[in-house]
Amino acid sequence: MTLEQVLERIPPLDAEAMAQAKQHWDALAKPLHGLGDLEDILIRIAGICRTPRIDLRNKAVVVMCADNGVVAEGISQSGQDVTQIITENLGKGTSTVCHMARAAGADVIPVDIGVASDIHGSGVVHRKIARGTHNFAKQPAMSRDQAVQAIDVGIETALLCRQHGYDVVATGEMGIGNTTSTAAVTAALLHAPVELVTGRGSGLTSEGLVRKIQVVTRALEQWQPNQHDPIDILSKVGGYDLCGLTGLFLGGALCGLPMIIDGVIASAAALCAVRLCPTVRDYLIASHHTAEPAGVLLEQALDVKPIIDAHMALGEGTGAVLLFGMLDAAASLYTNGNTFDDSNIEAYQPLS
Ligand SMILES: Cc1cc2ncn([C@H]3O[C@H](COP(=O)(O)O)[C@@H](O)[C@H]3O)c2cc1C
Ligand SMILES: O=C(O)c1cccnc1
Repeated sequence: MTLEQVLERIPPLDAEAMAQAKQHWDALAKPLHGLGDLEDILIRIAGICRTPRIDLRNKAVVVMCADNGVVAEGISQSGQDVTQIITENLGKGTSTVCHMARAAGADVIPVDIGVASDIHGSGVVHRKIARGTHNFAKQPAMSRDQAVQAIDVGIETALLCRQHGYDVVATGEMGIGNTTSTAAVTAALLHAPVELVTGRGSGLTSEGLVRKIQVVTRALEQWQPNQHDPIDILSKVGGYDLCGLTGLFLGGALCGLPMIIDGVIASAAALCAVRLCPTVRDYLIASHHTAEPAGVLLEQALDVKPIIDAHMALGEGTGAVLLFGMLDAAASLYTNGNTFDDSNIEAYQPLS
């Protein structure tokens, strides 16, 4: 299936399944809408999965791993070797998100979609498009064709997750320098001032932050990405991880697999997906507020409401994995809770 065909085939949410889920929440013996946003998320999951029977037992976090040539400009505290190490640790089950995923009962699926070096060991899915992006301070990050290939990898990964029986997927990434590509993509998509959307990433000095803002500003001036063409933006100043995540959101919507947005990088990718196909907006489930400054603008543009506010700025899908625990608790009540009828309590009457 071509990308155009995917975009055409993404259906609206199933309104009937959502109405039934809402009716079921309201029949449970608890205050109406007592679980607030969690009730709404489960209603949307019913709409995405096209059934009011909600099952979230099989969970995964897909981590798109890729390098960013722009690291040569000194925009991160770390070097590209860290991308390789953490990607291999994701495969071994020892990186940060692996511990959190284990606690949440979720599998970790790292995908090498563009790490600069060879990835050794087992446990990593090999879908490398290139050995990192070009340094977009000197030339566009990748070709348009490569951007589309990387989006396709994301779409295929979502479909494979569905085939393997996963019920819900968290979207993670790993790639030193990717908060710089994310700042550039966000500034281009939203036509926002670069200073407003550029942060310290994984811990940049004040001097480094000034450099990061300059690098992004100059790249946008030089390559003039088309604000209305997310693929043009991704290919000029994006990264393979951002493209892969964009594809994950599209693929999840296509096959009815709920995708949880993690932090700032996944949020920028989610906005690329929505710009490619506005229907995807209704499929998005946000997890947490990121401490990166672009997060607030992206939340507004996506019109999503992250429910965890813990000043996190980690990546790897950690915030999205945290939401799994909350969803499990809500789904347990939804599936097993007593109704007003079971409890012999008179149900609330709608207020007139
Ligand atoms: C050891 C380490 C583990 C990480 N795990 C996720 N990130 C996070 O930080 C990186 C982005 O930050 P920047 O743009 O400043 O390089 C990404 O890899 C992101 O996933 C990490 C960063 C480091 C250093
Ligand atoms: O918000 C994020 O996703 C984030 C922030 C800093 C570093 N890595 C990821």
